[in-house]
This record gives sequence, C-alpha cells and structure tokens, in this order.
Amino acid sequence: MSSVFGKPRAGIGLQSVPLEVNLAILGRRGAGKSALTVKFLTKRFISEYDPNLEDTYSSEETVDHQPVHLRVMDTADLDTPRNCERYLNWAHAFLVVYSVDSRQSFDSSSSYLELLALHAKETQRSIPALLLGNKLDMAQYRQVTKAEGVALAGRFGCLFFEVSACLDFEHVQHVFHEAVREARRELEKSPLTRPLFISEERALPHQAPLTARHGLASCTFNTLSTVSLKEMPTVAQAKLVTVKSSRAQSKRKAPTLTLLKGFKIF
Ligand SMILES: Nc1nc2c(ncn2[C@@H]2O[C@H](COP(=O)(O)OP(=O)(O)OP(=O)(O)O)[C@@H](O)[C@H]2O)c(=O)[nH]1
Repeated sequence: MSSVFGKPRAGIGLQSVPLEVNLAILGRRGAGKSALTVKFLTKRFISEYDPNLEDTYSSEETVDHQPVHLRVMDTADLDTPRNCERYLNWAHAFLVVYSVDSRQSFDSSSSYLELLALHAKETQRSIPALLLGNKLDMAQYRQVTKAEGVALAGRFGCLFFEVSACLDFEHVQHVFHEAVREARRELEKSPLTRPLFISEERALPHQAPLTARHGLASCTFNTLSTVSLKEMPTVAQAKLVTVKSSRAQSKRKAPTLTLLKGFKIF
C-alpha cells in the first residue's frame, strides 16, 4: 500500500520508527539561515550570531503523525556555494534562502538552485528544494518582488514561501515540515538511493569536481568525513548540536539554549 501523508502506513510499523531526514539550509551570508533554523528549533528570534559557525542540529519532530528524526545543517558558505559536497551528498532536501530586501541574496539563491539542478542531473535523482524569501517583515524595503520569487521557484520546479524569522513560529514550522514532506516523498519513491550519511567511519568516494564540468567556479568538492567536516576549513567550523527540547519556550529551559553556541537568543 502506498503511503498517504497524515495516515498510518500499513504493515511495516513506520509509526514507531522515526524517519531520518537531513535538511540543509543554503543561501548567501545574512539571508537569515541561522535565524530561521533557530526560530524553528526554539521558537525564538536571534539577533546576534557567529557567521563562521556551521552547525548541524538534530530535533525530534512529528510530521503528519509520523515521528521524524530531523537533522538541520545551517551552512556557512559566505557568498557563493563552497565545498558543496558536504551537503549535496548528505541532505535529503534543501531550503534555499534569500532575503526579500536583498537583490544580491536573491541572485545567490539562483546560483544555489542551479547547483542543485546540476547535482540532480549528475546523480539522476530528484532533489527536493524549497525557495524561501526571508525577512518578510522588511517588506517595505523590498528589492525582490513576490512574483520574482514565484518565477524563480517555478523555473526550478520547487515550492516557494515568503517567511520571516521574527514573525510567527507556525509559518516557519510549516515550511520546515513541508521540506520534510518533500524529502519523505522522494525517500518513499526511491528508498535505495538515499543520500550517503557522512560518518566518522565512512569517507565519501572521490568525485570529480562538478564545477569543472559546469562552470561553477566557486564550488569545490572534497572527500570528507565527519572528522574532516570538523576540520573543514576556513569558513565553516561544523559541529553536531543536539537540541533536546526543540520546543523550549521558557527562558528557564536554559539547557537547550546553552547548546546553541554562537547565538544570543532572547
Ligand atoms: N528583520 C529581520 N531580520 C532578520 C530575519 N532573519 C534574520 N535577520 C537578521 O539578519 C541578520 C543575518 O541573519 P542570519 O540568520 O545570521 O543570516 P545567515 O544567512 O545565517 O548568515 P550567515 O550565518 O552569515 O551565513 C541577523 O542580524 C538577523 O538578526 C528576519 O526574518 N527579519
């Protein structure tokens, strides 16, 4: 029986086994990737952060009555895609973020979508991506119209939302859950082609640079493992952070907040 989201799936007890979904958040520096991630995980808006930190958070979610073990990689690519293999081969779905008040960030989001499209072509699998126009609360300073966002998303066949990390949590949660649904749809279609999970024991096979063949000069591919992820470089210092109570609303739940290193949350 094929699954219908929101309804139990017959036979294999998926209700009790959490689905593992990896999401990567991509976009130009300052677009609001960290703010959206932290909003989703804690319901809070952050004002300060370390832009060089690249964190992967994990959170237990329930999407359409199904338990989901969700990992969210908040990437730190500076202005253009870099060392993309770390997320291209890891994520089941992507959130590509731009800021509605920044034309540059919109142009960057287009580069990210192109990169994902190339990767999909290379690997011959469909890669779910959602395009997000963030900072909707700054709409009076818009440099990118909603119609442009819709058109770009349409060009790449992805879902599109305008959001704000400092407005309502439910909308941000809805977007992340939509990404889980997109990932789940793909996983159900082709469970054997799940992306590699990067672990300490297992290095990824070497791949020739995608960019060399497609002219995305700024994106380089490395062979890496979690160890090298930690060592990764220059712009990004990745670490795994587990958010034990992803729905903490009270400042009294300090243990959750202290796990979010690099952020000042209020
Ligand atoms: N008004 C408003 N400001 C936002 C919103 N989202 C993020 N910001 C602010 O925009 C700035 C950049 O946000 P970040 O979340 O750090 O952006 P980022 O994409 O993670 O940037 P890097 O970490 O440098 O890659 C911060 O000062 C945030 O407080 C939003 O929805 N509305």
